[in-house]
Amino acid sequence: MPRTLEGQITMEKTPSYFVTKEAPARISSMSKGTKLIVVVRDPVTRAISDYTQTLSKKPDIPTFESLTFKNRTTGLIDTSWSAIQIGIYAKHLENWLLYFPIGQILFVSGERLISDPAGELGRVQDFLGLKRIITDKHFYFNKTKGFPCLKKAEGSSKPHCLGKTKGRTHPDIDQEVVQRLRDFYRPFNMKFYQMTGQDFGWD
Ligand SMILES: Nc1ncnc2c1ncn2[C@@H]1O[C@H](COP(=O)(O)OS(=O)(=O)O)[C@@H](OP(=O)(O)O)[C@H]1O
Repeated sequence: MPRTLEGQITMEKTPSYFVTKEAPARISSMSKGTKLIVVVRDPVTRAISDYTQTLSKKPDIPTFESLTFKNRTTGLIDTSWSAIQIGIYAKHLENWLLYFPIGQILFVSGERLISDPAGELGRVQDFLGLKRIITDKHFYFNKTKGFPCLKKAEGSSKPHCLGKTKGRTHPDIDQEVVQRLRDFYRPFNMKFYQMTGQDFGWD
């Protein structure tokens, strides 16, 4: 990590931190006061998004439906598949709470980041003790992309959307499998809402 001078904030992001067993102890021993931000979305959509990303790199992988189950007949879900495992947020959070108080972690809703990016970034700015510089006026909805984009990128006068790897079309998944996954995640989601004091509305 680079040195942080008075009045500066150093930020680092890696999607796998939240699910890495050793990460909380390591970050805590580096700096106990580190503020943590976690972006979470509906774990079922997250799993499909994860699969879509892998599929784009390896088009020959088995279907989402077949990877989901250890045994399709009994409906036993393969919780060792990382696409499924990562979405068990309550389990991962337990690991972080051994090292950090809940107030030191901000949970950003992936859904609201799309429906109300300025509102969600307002929460981020407040959490970091920053003035609310980024507001509604920085975003517009890009109909072609189907997502909010920045009116002006940093250091440019041109609009900027996230790249092609963000906001891919997901494959159609058997609705029975989706429902089975919804049932699977429900208790973990409830526990996560309880732990964070936030209802993410994933049901
Ligand atoms: N503004 C905007 N534009 C495009 N995409 C947006 C935006 N806001 C949130 N998202 C969602 O971000 C998802 C991709 O993020 P990743 O999971 O790949 O991020 S990371 O790898 O964890 O850093 C991506 O998931 P997919 O839709 O499955 O591609 C998007 O739904």
